[in-house]
Amino acid sequence: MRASDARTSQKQGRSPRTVVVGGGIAGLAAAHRLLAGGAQVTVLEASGRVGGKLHAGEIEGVRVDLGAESMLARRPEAVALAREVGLDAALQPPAVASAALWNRGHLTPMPKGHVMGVPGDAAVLAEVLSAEGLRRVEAERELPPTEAGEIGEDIAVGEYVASRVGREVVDRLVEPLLGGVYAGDAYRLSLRMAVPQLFDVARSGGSLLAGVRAVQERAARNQRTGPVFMGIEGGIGRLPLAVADAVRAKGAEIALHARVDAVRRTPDGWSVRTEGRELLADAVVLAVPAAQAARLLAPDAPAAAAELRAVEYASMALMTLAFRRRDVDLPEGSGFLVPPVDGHTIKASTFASQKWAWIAEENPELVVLRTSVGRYGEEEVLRRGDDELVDVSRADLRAAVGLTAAPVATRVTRWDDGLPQYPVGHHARVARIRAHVAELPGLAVCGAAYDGVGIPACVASAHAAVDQLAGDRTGIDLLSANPVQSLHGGGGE
Ligand SMILES: CC1=C(CCC(=O)O)c2cc3nc(cc4[nH]c(cc5[nH]c(cc1n2)c(C)c5CCC(=O)O)c(CCC(=O)O)c4C)C(CCC(=O)O)=C3C
Repeated sequence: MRASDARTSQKQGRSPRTVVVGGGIAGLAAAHRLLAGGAQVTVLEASGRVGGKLHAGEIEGVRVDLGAESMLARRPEAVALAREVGLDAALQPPAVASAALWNRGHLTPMPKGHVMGVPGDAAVLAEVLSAEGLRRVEAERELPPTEAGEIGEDIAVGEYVASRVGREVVDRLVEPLLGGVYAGDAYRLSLRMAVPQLFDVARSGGSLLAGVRAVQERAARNQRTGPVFMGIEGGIGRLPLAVADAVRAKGAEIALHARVDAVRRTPDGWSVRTEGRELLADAVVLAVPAAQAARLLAPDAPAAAAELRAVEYASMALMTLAFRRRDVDLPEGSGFLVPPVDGHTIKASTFASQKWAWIAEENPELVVLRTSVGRYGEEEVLRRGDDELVDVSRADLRAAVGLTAAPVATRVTRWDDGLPQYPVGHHARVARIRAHVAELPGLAVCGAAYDGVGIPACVASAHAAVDQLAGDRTGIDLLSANPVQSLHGGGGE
């Protein structure tokens, strides 16, 4: 917020007034932090519920998540927020730590000892790669170092990893892992944003395998043990509800069905208009997807709006299926990922009632699974109707794990434009957006479009946005230097 706005507020004997646009986890986390700083806060949410991509639901009387169902615990922000809003006792790590890969017609255990699919040692991938693919990984030792010029300011994950250890590693490991995280395409995705640990290795010019081993040794030295992921009994969807309760208890207003039509500068602050209401504020936090932020910023920050319009999103659909326990016999583990090269439709399946003890306990007679479809650029599958998506999920489950029983209940949840894409150069685009936004005092942006698509990243970007309004850029500088996953040891621990 501008100093003069703060003075105006103080002169009038009131605390600064901030409007948060967007009631997803980023907007709610921003509101929570604003209140801790003494601001008056109104959150405007266009839809009829808070939570955005976190959505608590139910199937056959059992609570389940219809959106994100897990959060990274290696970054502090999300778990810390859950504790602050009273969910400490409900935090629960996954009951199983192993997952599988549906590879060439078989489920094989997900290898241990990789960073986003890239191994420290070829032997780790013995079960997954062909003999030729393995030889290609081993041959990395003899390759000359990657030139700094090839990496530049950023490079696609697939391009760099394939150049060092071969396409098979990309197609069979990196792609399915990133397909889960970003619904993206490894050959477009930014190495710098999506796997920053490997970007540092790439820039150092040395061996990728040796670099992965160094990342792993660093993680071991820092004793990063404890669960990589954490869930919440009753669902991750409880997190936004609990934050919303905490925010309301501190006096903030959360308005639902309040679609914002315009955000405009005024001589001493901001005007935020919804249908039938105008709010005057000292500061505004935009915690909405890029397209909505672009629409609202077009009049007063056209350059930021143009950059935001260029941020693309992938859509996905999530099928939740409930079966009678006596009808199913699943392999152990939390689920499996699917490499797109094998031509199957689903990209992953999560065995929810094996992964989360709380789901099994809610109804021990029921087995709940979920499958997902939809990858960037392959979205025609999403034009199919709900019944058809359930059918393709069942066909793939039958082929992968021999599941032939009919489900007793199904739910299809569509996440249209659900996942922002981080192509090569996204980092620089976010820096430009932030620079344009910073020219307008009392304005900040946060959410999944900027610093990482996971829950901790959304919370971190919200905190950084609030700090920026208070004149403290530390959070934003930290996020620009270390996209959120870089502080996490990477996958495969
Ligand atoms: C947004 C996001 C992050 C980023 C979080 C952040 O940066 O904050 C992330 C991280 C990761 N996800 C990982 C692994 C898996 N992801 C899966 C499945 C899925 N992830 C999804 C999203 C994300 N995933 C989605 C939309 C699915 C599809 C199905 C579903 O929604 O149900 C599955 C299959 C099913 C299962 O076993 O559950 C596995 C094994 C590992 C590596 C772990 C290791 O190697 O140890 C890491 C770091």
